[in-house]
Formats: sequence, structure tokens, C-alpha cells
Amino acid sequence: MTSNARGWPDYTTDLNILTVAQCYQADQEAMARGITGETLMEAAGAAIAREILARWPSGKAAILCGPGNNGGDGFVVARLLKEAGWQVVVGLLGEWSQLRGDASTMAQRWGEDVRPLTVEILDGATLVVDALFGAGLSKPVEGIAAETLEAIGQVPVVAVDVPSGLHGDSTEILGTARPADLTVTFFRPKRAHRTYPGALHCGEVVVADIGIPAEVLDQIAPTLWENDLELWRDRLPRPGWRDNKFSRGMLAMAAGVEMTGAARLAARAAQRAGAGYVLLASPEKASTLYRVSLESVVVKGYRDTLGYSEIISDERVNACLIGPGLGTDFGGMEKVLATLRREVPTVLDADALSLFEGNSELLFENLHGGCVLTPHAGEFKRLFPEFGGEDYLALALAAAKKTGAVILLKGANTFIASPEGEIIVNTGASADLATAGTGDVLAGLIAGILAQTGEPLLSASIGAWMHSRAGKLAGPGLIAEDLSPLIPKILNEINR
Ligand SMILES: NC(=O)C1=CN([C@@H]2O[C@H](COP(=O)(O)OP(=O)(O)OC[C@H]3O[C@@H](n4cnc5c(N)ncnc54)[C@H](O)[C@@H]3O)[C@@H](O)[C@H]2O)[C@@H](O)CC1
Ligand SMILES: Nc1ncnc2c1ncn2[C@@H]1O[C@H](COP(=O)(O)OP(=O)(O)O)[C@@H](O)[C@H]1O
Ligand SMILES: [K+]
Repeated sequence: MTSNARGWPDYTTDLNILTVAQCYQADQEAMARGITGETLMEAAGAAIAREILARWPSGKAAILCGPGNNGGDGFVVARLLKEAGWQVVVGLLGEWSQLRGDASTMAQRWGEDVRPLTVEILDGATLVVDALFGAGLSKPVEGIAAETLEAIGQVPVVAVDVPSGLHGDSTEILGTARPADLTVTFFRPKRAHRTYPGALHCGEVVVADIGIPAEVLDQIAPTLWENDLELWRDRLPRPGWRDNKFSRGMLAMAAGVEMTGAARLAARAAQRAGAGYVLLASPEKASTLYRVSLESVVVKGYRDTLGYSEIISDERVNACLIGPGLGTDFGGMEKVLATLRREVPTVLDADALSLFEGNSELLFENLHGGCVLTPHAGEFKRLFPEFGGEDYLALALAAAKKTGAVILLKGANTFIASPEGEIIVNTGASADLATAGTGDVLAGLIAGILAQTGEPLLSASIGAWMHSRAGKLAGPGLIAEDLSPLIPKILNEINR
């Protein structure tokens, strides 16, 4: 696999997620290379028909066609299903005479009866093809289009490009949308296919090749990737024969007195992720607990921030983690600032973020380019009260640009943004991870990888992926303690 200047795979991998505008640009770039819109539309219709026939060999299809190119795809599907022996009825929203360009061509190639769109078009159908609106959705779906979609009932629905009414970028429903059983989209997915809540409406998603060459992405230069091991497999650190425990990566982490479980979960995760040496700095009075419960972690006690700074000043330390179980007293803030002065790649999580509520500029002034901040939505709001809205992708990106740090915004989808504008979205997490302590494990995994790579975006992406994978393997009933023991198995899977 080739890679771009910043080490990410080049655009010819299939992990990019495109905006609606970039999808149009991809069509345009393909056409500039001599591939006609007609050819693309025939290929799109053929892909949909192929996917339908593979699942439902025969039946009666109601094809709901809209006034644009999404409807054009629908006419191709109508023709190909009819050729395959299906009974087909076509209902058109708007007038035939208003169809333009390729859509008009495909309506003529269909050449059979076209009825005005009404609810009756659904009578007796065993399958509905939703080709009303795709990328061109420009306002809420209402009127007869909404009535028809809402009248579909239990019949399977195949959506062309996206379920009509689902916005490809915002992933929100405009007006109404009928969840599809199967969605066939083209070239590369859009955000609505991969992230909540849109993805819930798409059912199974097939991304069909319609002949758009991957090279068009060189012009488009997309910035959003789905987090998958193919994105970074080659860059996962592995120990070599020259390595020793220090050269693999030495992580220094801060622990507190009360929430001792959080620091222990994080320490274990960092070890499992491959940090060769984890040095845990604990307040004197809690250090015995850490010593007896973390056999292979080196625990050093401190009395004050100066003592803490001395522990982490060990020159072999090449990454720090602070936050899980730190506590929210004033000394905590001093320790965060002392950690940042150490100027090694650093993960800041939990209390290390919450401590700066109302005083976030002090934190931001002291961040450096090696930092990863891993807030959940609540911690994010405390740090960035001025950022409104619920679009987590936009929020993570704005925060990364503002702070110059990598921001990993946790949730059902986790968005990882770099100050340079790259965004990696982690889509594979199961809701079983919504249990106390799993965030501490995530912070530890990222810190353990950061100690080996020194690369914030890469480490956050690998850590988030391994965390989700561990969640899947552990399954229902999981608790945070279950995750780290699964990391060796996951590393084996990745290295296979
Ligand atoms: N041209 C190409 O290169 C390709 C295009 N393809 C298809 O083309 C689609 C995009 O086509 P278009 O740009 O024509 O867009 P659409 O067909 O998605 O919709 C555009 C039309 O619908 C109207 N409209 C939008 N929202 C409406 C609403 N809520 N109520 C009523 N009318 C509404 C618009 O005014 C416009 O007339 C893709 O989703 C895909 O299915 C595919 O054929 C693949 C190749
Ligand atoms: N509904 C959900 N679906 C998938 N993952 C989730 C969901 N809710 C939470 N998670 C994941 O669980 C972890 C919780 O982290 P966090 O909120 O910091 O918990 P804690 O502070 O208790 O460790 C994050 O990695 C988050 O992405
Ligand atoms: K559609």
C-alpha cells in the first residue's frame, strides 16, 4: 500500500468516506476522463439489480422514481428486473416531460408504462425500490412522496444510493424516510451510510463499483476515513530483536488516591498495548495498593507536585498519560501542567480535562503537538462550552484546530480529528462498551501505543480500533476489566 506525505494510506484504499459534494465531484472527474453519465447510470442500475436478484430471484417490484438521477437509476433497475422475469410497476414523482439528461434517456429505455406516484403503486408489491431522492435531496420529503414511503408496510425496501429523506452528510432525516433493508451506493460511502443515526436507516449497505477510477480521489483529497486495521496495519509497532523494555516504549502515568481502579485499568491496557515499561507515579499513601495489584508496573510514590515531576523526569520516558483516577483537587491541575512541561507525547483524559472547566485556555496554552485529548461528550462540553450543536465530527475537528492537539471525541461513533484536518471515524463499537471504566482502558491503550510510535493520530486510531474489537470479542455482559486480557488475541489477529 502506498501512503501520502503524512503516512496515511493514499486515497486509492476504499476506506474513505465522501461528502455529497465530493460524490458529485467524483462523477465529474470520471466524466472528465471520458466515462459518460449514461455509462455510470447503467452501471449503477445494473449493480442494484444484481444485488436484488442475488437476494430475491423473483417477485413483483414497485419502483418509486424521483425527478432526478436517482430516479434515472430506478428506470434502469425497472428494465433489468423485467428482463430477469420480474413483474414491475413504475411510479414517477413529477412529469415525464420534466426528466432531464441521463434520467430521461433511461426512462425512454424502460419504454413501458409509467404511472404517477400514488400509494396504489405499492399494491401487491413484494419489493419496493426507493429511487426518489439520493444525493440531491434538497428539502424535507413531504406530500405524495412522503405518503407513499410511509405506506410501504412490511415489504422489503431497497434504497438507491440512500433511503430517500436521509441526508448523506448530516445523517439526519429530512421530513420522512423509510428505513431500507438494503442500500446500494456507488464508488465510496457517505457519512450517512456509516455513522449514527443515518446508518440505522440503511440496513445492509453495498458499495458498488460503477467504473469510477479510484484515482479521481487524488483531485478530491478526502479527509475522512473509516477506522479499519487496513488503514494502519503496516504502522502498528512490533518489537524487533534489538528491542528491550525501554526501547519498546516507556510510559509514565499519574495515579490518584480515590479512584484507583481507573489508573489500574489504564496501566494494564498500556502494558497490553505494548509499552515495554509502565512507570506509575502515585501519591505516597496509595502506592502500596498499586504495588500489590500491578505486579509488573513500576510504582513510585510522591508527596507533592515537585516529587511527581521528579518521577516523570526519568529521561527514558517517552510518553505520559494523565487523567484516569487523577481526582479533581487543585494539585491535579498542577500535575497536568507539570506533565505537559515534560514535552513528550501525552494522553490527557477524564479528570485531566474536567479540571480545566471554566479555565480551558490555561490548558490550551500549555498543550503541545504531541497531545491527544480523549473527552466524552460531557468532558468536551466542559472544555469547549462555546462550541454548539450535536455534530460530533464537526465538534472534534473544530476542537483539534483550536487546540493543535488530536481530539478523540468518544461515543457510539468515536471521531478522531487532527489539527491538520484529518478525521478518522471509529464505527465498530458496540453499546456493551457503555459501562464504567472502559474509557480508562481506551486511554491506556492509546498511551501504550503512543509510547511506541510517538504519533498521536495513529495511536488514537489504533487504540480506538482495538478497544472496539475487544468490546466485540467480550460481548454482552462485559465489564472494563475484560478488555485488556483480549488484547494479545487482537494483536495476533492484526499480525496475521
Ligand atoms: N450522474 C452520475 O454520475 C451518477 C448519478 N447517480 C445517481 O444520481 C443521484 C443524484 O442525482 P441528482 O443530482 O439528480 O439528485 P436526486 O435524484 O437525488 O434529486 C434531485 C431532484 O429531486 C428534487 N428534490 C430534492 N429533494 C426533494 C424533495 N424533498 N422533494 C421534492 N423534490 C426534491 C430536486 O429538485 C431535483 O429535481 C445519486 O443519488 C445517484 O442515485 C448514479 O446514477 C451514479 C452516477
Ligand atoms: N452506546 C455506545 N456504543 C458504543 N460505544 C460506546 C457507547 N457508549 C459509550 N461507548 C464507549 O465506551 C467508552 C466509555 O468511555 P467513558 O465515557 O470515558 O467511560 P469511563 O469514564 O467510565 O471509563 C468510550 O470508548 C465510548 O466510545
Ligand atoms: K433513494
